Amino acid sequence: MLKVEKLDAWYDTSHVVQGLSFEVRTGEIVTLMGRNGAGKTTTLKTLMGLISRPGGSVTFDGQEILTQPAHKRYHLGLAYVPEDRRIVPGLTVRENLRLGLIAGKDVKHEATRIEEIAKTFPRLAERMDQEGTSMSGGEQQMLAIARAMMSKPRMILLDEPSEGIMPVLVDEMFELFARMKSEGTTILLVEQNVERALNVSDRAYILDQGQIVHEGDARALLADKDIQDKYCAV
Ligand SMILES: Nc1ncnc2c1ncn2[C@@H]1O[C@H](COP(=O)(O)OP(=O)(O)OP(=O)(O)O)[C@@H](O)[C@H]1O
Repeated sequence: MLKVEKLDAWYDTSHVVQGLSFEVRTGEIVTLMGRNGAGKTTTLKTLMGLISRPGGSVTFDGQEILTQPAHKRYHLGLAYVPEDRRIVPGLTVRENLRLGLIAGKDVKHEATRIEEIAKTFPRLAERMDQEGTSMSGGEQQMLAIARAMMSKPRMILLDEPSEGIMPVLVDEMFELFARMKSEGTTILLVEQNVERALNVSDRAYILDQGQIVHEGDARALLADKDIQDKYCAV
């Protein structure tokens, strides 16, 4: 579904993503792991068109997207939840959700889509008219994911969704990812919570200093504490 070949990204002269090649197949959950600063967030931003002048190739369902603007990538069925969530202050949960609809594509299905999302995210259903930013960090993260799901993306990129969230909501969140997968959404996950992430993933790639240093089946990686200690210990 997503094929990344020799991806490069820079901040000025700093070469932070160095020739990454990896793929995410339809229906999979794939985790990108690695220490702080390894280049995970930059990789996701590059996939979404938020880093200028990248190098290499990224195809989504066979179509080159690296040269496409960010909004075109959303139209093709990719969605992204950034680390900082970007819940809009002053807007209710429902109004924040509306922002996830793609203008001209699915706005006419708004009411139905909000109902469907409310079933998947019961915590939000109870809070539709509450201001989004007044919710707990975990609930805001749920809202950010729900908003990205409004346009029914075929694939979603999630950056550190469990960061700073209380454990009970982290449990809910990982259950949610398994459910999203069973309902047909492909997921590329960036997570520091290695054990949780590997438990829901099919495969994983480990990044170190902008390069992939290891890849494998999630179960095998879960059992490989040496690799986890070497590349993922904070
Ligand atoms: N806007 C920026 N300008 C310059 N350098 C940046 C910028 N953002 C990130 N970097 C640098 O790029 C490198 C990769 O950062 P990135 O955020 O992609 O790593 P990460 O693996 O996601 O880490 P973290 O888990 O801390 O978010 C780091 O050395 C970081 O300091």
